[in-house]
Amino acid sequence: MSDAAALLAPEELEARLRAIGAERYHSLHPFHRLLHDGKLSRGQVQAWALNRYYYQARIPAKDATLLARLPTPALRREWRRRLVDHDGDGGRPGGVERWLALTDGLGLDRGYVTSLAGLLPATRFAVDAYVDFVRDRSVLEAVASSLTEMFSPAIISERVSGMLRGYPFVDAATLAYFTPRLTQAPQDVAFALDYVKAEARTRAAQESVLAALRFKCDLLWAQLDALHHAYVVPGAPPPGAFRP
Ligand SMILES: O=C(O)c1cc(C(=O)O)c2c(n1)C(=O)C(=O)c1cc(C(=O)O)[nH]c1-2
Repeated sequence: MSDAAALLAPEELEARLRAIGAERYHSLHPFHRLLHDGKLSRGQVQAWALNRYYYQARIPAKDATLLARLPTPALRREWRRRLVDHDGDGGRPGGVERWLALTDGLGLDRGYVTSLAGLLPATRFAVDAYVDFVRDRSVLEAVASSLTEMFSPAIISERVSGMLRGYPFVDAATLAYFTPRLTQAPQDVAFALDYVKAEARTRAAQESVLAALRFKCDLLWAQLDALHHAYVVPGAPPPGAFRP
């Protein structure tokens, strides 16, 4: 096991991060397959949008938590941009507001969505675990946990085209949330990926980065498990989980 202790070259670390996405990103989840292939009812799509609202709503709290822990003005400036992306600047709407345009477009009542009254318990636990993770783990792990965004442009493109094709009740305006994400996510990733490649200076630190990305994939997966179990059918073990 002497290999296990050797420092990985930065490109090898990146390759291992990408391999985690290829194996475990939520694009592979059966609920997303149904969503993107136009196989869900309007009510099931509403359930997805309503639960996902909580993720969007807590992302700024996650980023503010991490921002407060960053040690330099340059790092804080970089991370502050994410808060503006999600909360808006008072003029242009941010991601949280744009997500509510999506739930409006699906015919959900805003007050009901933002009250969180209809949220699945597992959605709340999974999303809250993300905020707790960036509060409690190293800054390196916290930054690494955002790296699922490496994989989001591909799933977003697939989702938008699949939903426009598959659902008469969805139009381009309803899905407008996703358009800015196609440029924001790569910008976020460029910084976060360079950061973890430069700052993970021991093999143990590199392993913590890989584990943080696995953790994040798991919490995205768990949100879809909850939806699938509640609104479709039970019985879809995640990658790597016990299969009888
Ligand atoms: O549509 C998606 O599948 C998807 C995935 C992810 C992700 O991989 O975490 C994010 C988003 N969207 C997204 O819209 C978003 O604002 C976002 C922020 C973050 C993060 O970890 O800081 N992930 C994601």
